[in-house]
Amino acid sequence: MGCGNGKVLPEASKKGYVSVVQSLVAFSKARGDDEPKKRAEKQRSLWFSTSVKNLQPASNSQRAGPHRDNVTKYKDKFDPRVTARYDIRALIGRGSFSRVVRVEHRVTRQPFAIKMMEVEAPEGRQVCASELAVLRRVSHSHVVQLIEVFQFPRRVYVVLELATGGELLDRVVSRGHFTERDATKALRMVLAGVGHLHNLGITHRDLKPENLLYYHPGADSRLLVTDFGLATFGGAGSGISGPDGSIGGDCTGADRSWSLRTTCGTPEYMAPEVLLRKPYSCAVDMWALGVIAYVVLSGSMPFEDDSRTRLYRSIVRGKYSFHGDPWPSVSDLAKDFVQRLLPSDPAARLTADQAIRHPWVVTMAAGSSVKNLHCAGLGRLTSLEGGPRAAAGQSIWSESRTTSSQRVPGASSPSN
Ligand SMILES: Nc1ncnc2c1ncn2[C@@H]1O[C@H](COP(=O)(O)OP(=O)(O)OP(=O)(O)O)[C@@H](O)[C@H]1O
Repeated sequence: MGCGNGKVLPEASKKGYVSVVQSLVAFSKARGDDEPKKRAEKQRSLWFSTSVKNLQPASNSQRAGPHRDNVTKYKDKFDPRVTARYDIRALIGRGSFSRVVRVEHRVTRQPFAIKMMEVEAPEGRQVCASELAVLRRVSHSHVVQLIEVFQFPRRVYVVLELATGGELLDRVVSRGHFTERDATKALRMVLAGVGHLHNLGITHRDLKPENLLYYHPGADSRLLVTDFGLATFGGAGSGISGPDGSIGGDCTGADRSWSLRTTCGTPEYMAPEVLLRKPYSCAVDMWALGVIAYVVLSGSMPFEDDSRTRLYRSIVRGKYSFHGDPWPSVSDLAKDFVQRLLPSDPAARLTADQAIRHPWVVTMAAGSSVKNLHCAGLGRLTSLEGGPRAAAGQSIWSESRTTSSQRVPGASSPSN
């Protein structure tokens, strides 16, 4: 979900980051815990102890680990008006400003997820407002569905459809094999969900594999776009008001509007124009999808560096490569798809509607390619989980927004 933590340090010289990072650290201390750190450590040890041959990804509830035994403790924190309607069953996980629990409706016995959001601090309030503004507006089979909301001064309880199928990468790893067909199947669902958001003038701004959840564990499960804590209504024209007063608009055609300026996202998935603090559009989501496509195809990150400064530099330069395994066995069409999502010039990137019609996506859907994308790639996913995701792959956000109609110049191509 929403905001990051104190790990966003190399960028501390940038004014906006400092204030947000400091306030988040202060918020975390005020809560009396160092949860993000603990969570990252837990994930790291979980994944590093997993062998490539016997990949058993942890379910959300396993990740909660010891917290599971503390359900009673969390039950007490829930407002009685919520527990009168829903039976709290288990803790699924925690975000920077939230706890997510599995619940059962007391009458229908239907399972749901409840995201309990702390809204006392301004950051939590803003994340919650973004999340609700989007969820209340969206209804799509590939976007997590809002059921109902209980709003109180200190806490907001967001009842959501329950996703039990795990995260995108968990599934890639747990199956032990992954084909281009599997990749296009997953990407088609994400593109459908993201295309719907963009049609409504919504930019997600934090697309990454952890925010893509399967509805159920079966092979035919829907994949859901989740976590709208950083989402915004960007663009111009439709007059939809975002939680922060921004004006939304259609973001689907070549004539995208360039009106957002807030620096936010998860470093490894951030588009160059965001890092350069240029006005940007929903094309930043398409960049993130390019990174996601690269990851599911290869098990490695296109842009990765322990130093955040160097990471940002490589993103801004648009330098990534198709060297090493499994790229020689990946089809040219798949590489073309990635390339068309990762030009530095956002105007040159495919839109969601164009991407879903890309020949790779279309032909793979119709075809029967079952070529495995190498166990080597899958092995790297385990270290990815312990690496950028756990150590640095946290969302960050800062700064203000303005309206502008500037376009961002410059294109890039990968070194093949
Ligand atoms: N509808 C849902 N069904 C099942 N699990 C969910 C659902 N929504 C969120 N989760 C899981 O709950 C956990 C916490 O999610 P949440 O969105 O609150 O925070 P986050 O994105 O993990 O962290 P942060 O807030 O720091 O970005 C995650 O493991 C997430 O996958």
